[in-house]
Amino acid sequence: MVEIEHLTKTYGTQNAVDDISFTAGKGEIVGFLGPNGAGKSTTMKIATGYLPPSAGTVRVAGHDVQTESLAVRREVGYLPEHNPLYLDMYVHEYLEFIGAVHGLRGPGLRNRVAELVRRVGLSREQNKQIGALSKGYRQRVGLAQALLHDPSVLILDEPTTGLDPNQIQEIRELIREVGHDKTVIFSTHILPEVTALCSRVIIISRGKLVADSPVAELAARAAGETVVRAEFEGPVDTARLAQLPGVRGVEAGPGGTVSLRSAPGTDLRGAISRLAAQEGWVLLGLRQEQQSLEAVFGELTK
Ligand SMILES: Nc1ncnc2c1ncn2[C@@H]1O[C@H](COP(=O)(O)OP(=O)(O)OP(=O)(O)O)[C@@H](O)[C@H]1O
Repeated sequence: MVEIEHLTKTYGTQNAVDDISFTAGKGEIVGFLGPNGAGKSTTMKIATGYLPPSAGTVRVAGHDVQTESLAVRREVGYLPEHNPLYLDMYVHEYLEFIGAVHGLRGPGLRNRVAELVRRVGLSREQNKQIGALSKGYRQRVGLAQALLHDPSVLILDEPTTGLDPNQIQEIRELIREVGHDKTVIFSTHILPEVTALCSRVIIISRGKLVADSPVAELAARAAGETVVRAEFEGPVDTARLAQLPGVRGVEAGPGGTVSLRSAPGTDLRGAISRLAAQEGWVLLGLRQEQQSLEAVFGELTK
């Protein structure tokens, strides 16, 4: 569990993080979104104990990041945005070194490293030097390192940036898997990634929290309106469509296309097809459009 209360971080006169509060519980995968410079990395560095806050508190598994930093480091696995790996170390050697730092020894250490190497998909690369690995494989080493001591909280700063589409899928799968029994907070600029992985999304903009909501709810809430695009064989009487219950607006497009707007959560498709049958209009297609998370994000971070 991660509990952030009134967190503020000031660099000089700039509030990089400005009075942010949120809680993430066990089994939750929380997507942390925000434009460049919003304060995501700063929040994550504070939550992992790498930076002190200017004001406010952060507790990880009940431990305060400032007064109980050793306990926090036991509970948290962290993949920084620019993962500082030792390039001249071998994958195995590096992970054993990290495991030893966490107090693992002997067969326990060797078994744990072998297990992580397998889980993150590094089996074929494990005897290479880190400097010889591609970006995707280095990222996997970073993830293995973050997971090695079996932390209850995982904080990942843009874990899929720079990876190819296959690698992105694999890393997402791994995050989903570990997310069952841990608290995972990860930052990303890829909005579909949030929809694919997260139960919840937190959006910050210029250091302030602008949304904390279930992903589906956010898209619905900010959508404001539901849009149905109907295509008829030829132009139809839009005034008849405008009289349907719940319709807020009707716009005729080229040919027989018409857009109908209604309140969020309403579905006009049944009523449209019944009216078409009644009026003898040939209905070629009906498509309900969800307001995209991109549009919501743009709206909230303007
Ligand atoms: N060490 C520092 N000294 C001064 N200002 C800093 C420092 N680190 C970050 N900042 C500033 O704090 C703000 C928040 O930065 P942060 O890296 O947390 O944003 P971010 O949301 O992670 O951005 P990105 O998506 O680009 O990684 C930015 O304006 C940044 O320039």
